[in-house]
Amino acid sequence: MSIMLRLQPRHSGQLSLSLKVSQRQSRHFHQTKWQFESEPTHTARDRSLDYKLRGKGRNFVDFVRVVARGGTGGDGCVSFHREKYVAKGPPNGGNGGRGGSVIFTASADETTLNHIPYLCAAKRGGPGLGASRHGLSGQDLIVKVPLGTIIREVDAPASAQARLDELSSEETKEEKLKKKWVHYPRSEQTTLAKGDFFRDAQKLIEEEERYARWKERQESESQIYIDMDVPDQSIVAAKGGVGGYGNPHFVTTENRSPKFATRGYDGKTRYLELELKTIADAGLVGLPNAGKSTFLSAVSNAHPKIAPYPFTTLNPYIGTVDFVDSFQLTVADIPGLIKGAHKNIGLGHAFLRHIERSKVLVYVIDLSVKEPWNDFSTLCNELEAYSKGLTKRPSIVIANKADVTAVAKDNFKKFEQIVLGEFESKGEKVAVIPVSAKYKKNIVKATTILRNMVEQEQSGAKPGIAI
Ligand SMILES: Nc1nc2c(ncn2[C@@H]2O[C@H](COP(=O)(O)OP(=O)(O)OP(=O)(O)O)[C@@H](O)[C@H]2O)c(=O)[nH]1
Ligand SMILES: [Mg+2]
Repeated sequence: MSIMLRLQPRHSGQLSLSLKVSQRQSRHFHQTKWQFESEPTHTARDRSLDYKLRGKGRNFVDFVRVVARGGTGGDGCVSFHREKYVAKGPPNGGNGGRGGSVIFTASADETTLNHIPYLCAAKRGGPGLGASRHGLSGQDLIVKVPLGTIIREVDAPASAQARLDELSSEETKEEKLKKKWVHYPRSEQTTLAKGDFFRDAQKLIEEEERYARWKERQESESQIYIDMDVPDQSIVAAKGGVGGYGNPHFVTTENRSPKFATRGYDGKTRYLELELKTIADAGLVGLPNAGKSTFLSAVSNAHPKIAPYPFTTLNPYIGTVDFVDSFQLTVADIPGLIKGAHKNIGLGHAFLRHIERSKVLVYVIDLSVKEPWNDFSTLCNELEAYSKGLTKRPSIVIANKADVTAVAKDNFKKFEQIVLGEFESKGEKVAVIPVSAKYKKNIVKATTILRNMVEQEQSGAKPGIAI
């Protein structure tokens, strides 16, 4: 046994105090050692950045793997009608209820996949009861996913498959029978001994199962791959199992009182990957601290966090820009990209999936730095590394922090020349707009150009830039 007490001060430069008590030492406390360790040298800011970069404390999730499992059907019931003066009533066991299904629905109310558990299992169906009462259907599990979620079916993990194979190979014939059939109390041995009726019933069920398997093969040839981009769009990811038959199902002219019923079937199990690709008309891209969030809050109704340190924004944010004629467009703000993001430096570049579907890209560049054109080329390289041809998308360039007059004015001329030249060489047109997002200068011009581009994209026309 070893007990360790550690007091860690929050501020750098102080000493941390640990008290270690080993099993032997605990009986002789006078031997206890007091250890003084010096604190690591990095500051609280470095530590908090490191914490963020490791993705800790984040409640935004845009990729999850889940298992969708339909509910098992309820068991059929073996029962007989009982009434005074009716010595042997007819069979009246109800069928089991169907198991619930797992249904994914696209909802505009959700923004993240955070709430989705690994196992999405629907409820099982109720068992059939006497007096011909069928079991209740199991409740469906409705999982709301944000608009723009892509649901993809994947193969079962090797470990899960191996376990299933192991279980089925270990099962004896009796166990398999028990799993399928329900018998009237104390009648199992006589039913099995008499044989014939039970064998006929087994044949009947086997035939039905063969047909069901064939039908399932036809249906599940194509795996699920669906883009949930329409509000209230739904998909049944895992159907519930059907309920078992009650004993009246097995009545024949020879056997008027069958003392067996079937159990419910297992629901379907599917392994799925859910990936959220936000849908917005325009996507903001830029280096950290360029002023993307400030720009978003200046043009839209969104209030993202703004602060003078890198990686303030950790999740995509969507803002809606309202125009006086009630036209609306949506703009997505994402975390900042840095050089080498495609090699997983900084926050990596996986969050670019949230601007992948934007019709227009808005580059936000900080004009107040020494050489803003370098930032621009870094950005273009990272976008191309994520998806080839992404920079060919209709774009506008926001030259932000134009209010920092000491450098911005000189920088802007050269910056504009370089950017226009670069887009011209690709045969594309672009607008470079000097803006001060913080003081809301030239914002209307930027939003008007943005709107024109989005409208042209929506109408399918080749975008030209009306400045
Ligand atoms: N002077 C000036 N400062 C600005 C302007 N726009 C943004 N800032 C400042 O720049 C800093 C960073 O702004 P953010 O909007 O958080 O930058 P960001 O690009 O969203 O940064 P990340 O989320 O970290 O990627 C803040 O201190 C803002 O006040 C501007 O037009 N002029
Ligand atoms: Mg930000």
